[in-house]
Amino acid sequence: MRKKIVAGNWKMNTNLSEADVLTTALMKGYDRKENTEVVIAPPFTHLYHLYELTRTTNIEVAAQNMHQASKGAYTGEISADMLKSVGIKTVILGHSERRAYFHEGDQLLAEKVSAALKEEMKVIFCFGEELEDRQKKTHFNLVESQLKEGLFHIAIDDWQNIVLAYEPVWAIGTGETASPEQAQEMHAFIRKTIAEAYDQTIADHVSILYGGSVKPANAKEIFSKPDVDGGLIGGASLKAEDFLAIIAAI
Ligand SMILES: O=C(CO)COP(=O)(O)O
Repeated sequence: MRKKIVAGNWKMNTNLSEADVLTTALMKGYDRKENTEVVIAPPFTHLYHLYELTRTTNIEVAAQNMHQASKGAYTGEISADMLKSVGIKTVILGHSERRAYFHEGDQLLAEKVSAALKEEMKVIFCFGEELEDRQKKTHFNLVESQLKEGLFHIAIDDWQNIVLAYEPVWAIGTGETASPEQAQEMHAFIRKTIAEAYDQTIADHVSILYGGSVKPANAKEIFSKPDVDGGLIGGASLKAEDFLAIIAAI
């Protein structure tokens, strides 16, 4: 049975005290659900504090990025080893904002994925097409290529540490969501692509999250689709009430 996951990507939002208040509210409101994982990904500066705060709960704290090298002269960067040293075992890689604003391409992401897996971290690997790709009807090709170039170098055993997040760029922060049917269609395609490159068992076991303007009002319908195993939530993860409502919808 695939794990259901609701993950909150806080992006560059919250100072430490706001992060503390938000996490405390989540801890109070979260009723543990069988086979469901809740993840929050705050900014780097809050990781250790929130890891300590949530230590005895079922809320997992993740990083939003990491560098591919283990250490060295890379001013401003953070390595997998550093994340692990403050209790962090999960990292988001390949987010469209990293791809667009920080020019992270498939090759670099492949290196980051390898570096994270080597340190036995879990990776939430993000990908998704731009509006233009969908209009040109090249969105399936694009997604296939993002998976092949950034992820399909990993070994079969590594898949147990991979969660996928399909995030169509045109739906991120825009209020526009992919319809549940569009999400299902792409998630089924992703599973088929994995089955062809690896095998059906791996495709059947990997959790695939949908991300892009998921809100309490639309979460249930999106999550009801058979190949959608949860969500990666941006804006709505910054309000405890909304995030809890989305978790309740899984
Ligand atoms: O980018 C996202 C999560 O990583 C989605 O953001 P929004 O939920 O704000 O559209």
